Amino acid sequence: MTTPTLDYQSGFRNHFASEALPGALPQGQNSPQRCPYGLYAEQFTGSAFTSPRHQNLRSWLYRIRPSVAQSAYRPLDTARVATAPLARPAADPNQMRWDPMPLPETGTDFLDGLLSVAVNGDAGTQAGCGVHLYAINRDMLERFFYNADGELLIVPQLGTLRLRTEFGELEVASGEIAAIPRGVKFQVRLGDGVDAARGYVCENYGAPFELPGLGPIGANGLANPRDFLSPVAAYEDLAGDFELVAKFSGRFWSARLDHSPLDVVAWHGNVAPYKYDLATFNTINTVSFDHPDPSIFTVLTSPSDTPGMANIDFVIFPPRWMVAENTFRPPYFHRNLMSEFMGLIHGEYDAKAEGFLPGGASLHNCMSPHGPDAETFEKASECELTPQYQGATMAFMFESRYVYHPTEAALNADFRQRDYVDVWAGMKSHFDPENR
Ligand SMILES: O=C(O)Cc1cc(O)ccc1O
Ligand SMILES: [Fe+2]
Repeated sequence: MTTPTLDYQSGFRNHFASEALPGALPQGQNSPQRCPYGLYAEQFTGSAFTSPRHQNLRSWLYRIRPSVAQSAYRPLDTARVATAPLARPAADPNQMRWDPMPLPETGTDFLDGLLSVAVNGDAGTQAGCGVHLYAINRDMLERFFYNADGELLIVPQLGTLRLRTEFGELEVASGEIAAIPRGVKFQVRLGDGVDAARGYVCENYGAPFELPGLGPIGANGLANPRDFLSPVAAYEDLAGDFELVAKFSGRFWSARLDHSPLDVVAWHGNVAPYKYDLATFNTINTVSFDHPDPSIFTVLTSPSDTPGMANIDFVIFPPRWMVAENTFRPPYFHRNLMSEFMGLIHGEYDAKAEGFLPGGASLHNCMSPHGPDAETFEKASECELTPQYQGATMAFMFESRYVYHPTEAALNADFRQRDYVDVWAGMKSHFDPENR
């Protein structure tokens, strides 16, 4: 059976309103004495009540049962998923790279298939993030999940996901991203005809992602607000034995429910899951010379308390024309105050001739030198500078002011490339004081 195409509401953080039954949303107020259809009203906040208006996030959910209708929470095993700060912090200045995480051979759903690669900051003080990989081949069926430690930015690399959330459903293909606000209950299923899926998750402990300011770019460009899509209300009135897994303060917890938690018949407000197709990014780059800093490709930013120093920037390296004259066109050699975790969704990345694969990852921590590999440097220093279309590519970066601590699982993974630094082993001296 194929599932019907989904409807969405467009706009970044709009004040949306959606009802799956006509008249289910109370008019003119949030909390009437009795809600239409005998629903319960429940407020869901994405910010403090007193956050400034432009950062204030809240939605009202009208549901069959309030969320308190569940059992007590019991702790669950959390072996594969880590939270900052780690018990034995292991920040490491070595440049690191990983091959794609292998797909599972036994039945593995989204929660079982998560593996933490690196974490930074401190979830308890709402700073930093956890970076996880997932590789899955099974739907979540009788279980649901929410994350009290952070917002989840999901970056599928392989296989479409169907995210069934309290706010409605989203279908997210490779090349798209989805954000699930902190605390939203959801379930991950594989898209129609998909046997296995793989991707990346940024668990953002800090301020929710927002669109970056555009400054002199003007009123349009980069990720345009109308390309962000939120679901329409959709509910199920299902009795049964269900599990709700919560990630709270670095641990997983489990509660039981006798009904599906996806029982929201109507909702309105400005905090909701959304998805975004990276192909709609309006890419801006140089048309004269030199290689602009990658901040020009920022899709979303989670600000920290220091202006300009992001908790996390989500940056992409999308298909684009390369036209810079008299310029070394690939990413330059650099040492960055910010720490860089990168992944590749498809194609090739222009700083690396080989070895950085779709589904793979790299980590270049604060001030650790990196840049093009030796082969890329040699080629890009010699090639003819005609306009070139860099078509087949989509890399991304979670760039953070906080140093990433790789997890033991990531350090010891079979799929870690232990010889990564050798990509720079062949850097020759071209220095010749006699020849300018
Ligand atoms: O290191 C990287 O590959 C990411 C990156 C890309 C770029 O074009 C400039 C700076 C930078 O950190
Ligand atoms: Fe970099």
